[in-house]
Amino acid sequence: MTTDLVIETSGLRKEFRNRRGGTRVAVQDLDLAVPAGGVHGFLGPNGSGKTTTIRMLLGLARATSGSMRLFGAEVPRALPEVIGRVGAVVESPKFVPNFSGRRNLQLLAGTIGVPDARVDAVLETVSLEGREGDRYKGYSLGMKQRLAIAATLLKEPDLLILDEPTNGLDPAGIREIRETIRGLGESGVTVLLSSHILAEVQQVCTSATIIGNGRLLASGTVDELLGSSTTYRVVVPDRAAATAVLNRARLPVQAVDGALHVEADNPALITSELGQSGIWLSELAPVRADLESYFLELTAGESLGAHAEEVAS
Ligand SMILES: Nc1ncnc2c1ncn2[C@@H]1O[C@H](COP(=O)(O)OP(=O)(O)OP(=O)(O)O)[C@@H](O)[C@H]1O
Repeated sequence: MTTDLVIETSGLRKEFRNRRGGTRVAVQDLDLAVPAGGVHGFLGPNGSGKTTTIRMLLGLARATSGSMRLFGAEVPRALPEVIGRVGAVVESPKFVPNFSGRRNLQLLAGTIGVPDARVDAVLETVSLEGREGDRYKGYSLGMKQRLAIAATLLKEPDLLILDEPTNGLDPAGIREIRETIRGLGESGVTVLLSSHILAEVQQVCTSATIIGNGRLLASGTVDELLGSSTTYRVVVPDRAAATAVLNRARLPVQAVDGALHVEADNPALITSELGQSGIWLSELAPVRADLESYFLELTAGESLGAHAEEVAS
């Protein structure tokens, strides 16, 4: 195991006992590798084991087997050495409803020995300035979520773990949280963002791990996961002539349903190659360029959102 990874798990497994005396495997043989810096997506359908994994990393649940490291330190054994560098929003934190957002943060800052000036800085980071004096109980869900993130930022963590932070928010709240998370990633904090929303990971994350039924399905940069080239559906009057031109330009071509599927890094390559040969396109559209299709391909055969495998003991 190397230490330039912020989070690393190897062969991680978690079994839960059920009432019938059987065992439910929530996480199995999971190797996670989260590099330093940027926003790393932890993507999987509901019930795929994301929360369980996060709880194990934070020492809130015990792993059945396997090993885990945070900043190179083995956890849970060495968790006290590194927990000061980790901020996490896993469950809704307890704030005093009748106190303002700022007062709540000031109380917290006092408890953990952080100077008051830090409170204004984190309120600004999560864009709550202007509303910091309002009572917590009057905050929208999105504002509450941003205050929770602000609270974890007080101690200037190097790693921020956010478990489905946009759950239950309206579109405006979702947009604000995503902007906050993106900003944090750009500021040098490593963020682990768990989500079952593919578009969210695609929009916010630089790298991602995809899990299904507690198992790793794929991991890499979002570009790697999507592939650097995209397939375009191209409609031309003469498919044979166009195929010959595209072959000469070394662009992979396939005939599909009366059109051509052409792989290219940039659609301009297709239009210019064909145009220079006097072949004019009547249609050009990307076929698959999103994580959603990729995810559906990966999880084909797994039932999305299904319960983890049951093993009778
Ligand atoms: N305390 C528990 N006891 C028994 N089973 C549990 C417990 N916690 C989680 N599970 C089971 O483990 C599996 C993984 O759940 P987990 O909450 O980790 O998934 P998730 O990916 O975080 O899903 P969601 O997006 O719904 O939060 C599920 O089948 C769940 O029912």
